[in-house]
Amino acid sequence: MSNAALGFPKSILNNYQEFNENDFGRVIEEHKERYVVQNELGSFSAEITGQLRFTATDRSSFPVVGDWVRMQIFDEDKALVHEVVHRERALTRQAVGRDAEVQYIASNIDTAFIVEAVNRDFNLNRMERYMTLCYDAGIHPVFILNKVDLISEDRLEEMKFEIENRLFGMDLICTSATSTEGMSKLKDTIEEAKTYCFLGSSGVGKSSLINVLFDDQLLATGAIGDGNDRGKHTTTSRSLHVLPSGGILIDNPGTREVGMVSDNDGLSTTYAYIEDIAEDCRFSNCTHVHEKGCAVIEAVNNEEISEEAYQNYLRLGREQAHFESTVAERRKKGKDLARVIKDVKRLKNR
Ligand SMILES: Nc1nc2c(ncn2[C@@H]2O[C@H](COP(=O)(O)OP(=O)(O)OP(=O)(O)O)[C@@H](O)[C@H]2O)c(=O)[nH]1
Ligand SMILES: [Zn+2]
Repeated sequence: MSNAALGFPKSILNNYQEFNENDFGRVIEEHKERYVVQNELGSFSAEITGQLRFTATDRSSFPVVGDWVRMQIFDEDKALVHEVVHRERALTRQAVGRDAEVQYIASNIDTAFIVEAVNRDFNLNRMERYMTLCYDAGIHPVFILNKVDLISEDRLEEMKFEIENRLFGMDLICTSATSTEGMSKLKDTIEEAKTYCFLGSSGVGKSSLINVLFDDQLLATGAIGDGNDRGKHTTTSRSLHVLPSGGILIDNPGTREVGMVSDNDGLSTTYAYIEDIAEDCRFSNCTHVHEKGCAVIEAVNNEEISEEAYQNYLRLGREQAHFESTVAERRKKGKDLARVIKDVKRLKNR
């Protein structure tokens, strides 16, 4: 598997002129304290160097699936990871129990397929949440409406209409992993050397769709590629595979945990049409909740903006604001703690 097929960004070499492509690899599996890293030369069971462990300022210094790392190969199939050299467009979540710490889940993702099933799962609020999360990260969202074999064509048309009305211009693919309807369209959107992942609630059919994309070869043959971990991937929670058609897929990015943690402008991309209207609000700091002369409220009353979209917009905005205030608080606590430590040191040195 060439580095190019694994999505190698050539720009890495600009910053590391004394190295060559083989000094870099992509993290394809993450285990406890161990990684599998792949490049042109093969795949390697890798650990991080002591140096990286000791200089790490927080958990974000450690590799995650999808990262490009600089490594040193030794023996035939082992490597030491020196540093993460390329991580953008990452999925993150808020760490459990540690307020506001952002944890990386997977990185260098070009497109996320956001899957909902037509039967019980269909929910446009959730869809907007996933979209926002993708826009925040710089990941292109594509909506997949799966299990279309379960409903009539008329009902499907209604749903498409509803989606188009609420999520203007969103890329939408209707599929059935069972009847394989729409699967060729899905396959056609997947490009070589680009990285994809599937997001969506449990049971919507993510694994089933992935199996069809792999022509049902994935589980039968073990991990794709010439890994020394063949067959072990079933025990891995998260892994990266190259599809038969050439795209790269990050499996199982743990979407149930994916939250809304970013302070980037995802919301204003998802709700660009609301923010356009908001330019006409009387007050520039309008919260669009109760103000007189609020153009957004007026548009909701005129049914130019759907009530549901408006409520969801406010809800997601509140969540984001809450997150930002916890981050600010944490930073302050961190500073306070640093001051205490300094004071203690000063006392000791007296
Ligand atoms: N009728 C129908 N059933 C489907 C389709 N796709 C998946 N299923 C079924 O839905 C169930 C859940 O599918 P999975 O592929 O395991 O769903 P998932 O999203 O991977 O679920 P998690 O692994 O829990 O996140 C299985 O029983 C599948 O056979 C479809 O297009 N049509
Ligand atoms: Zn307003």
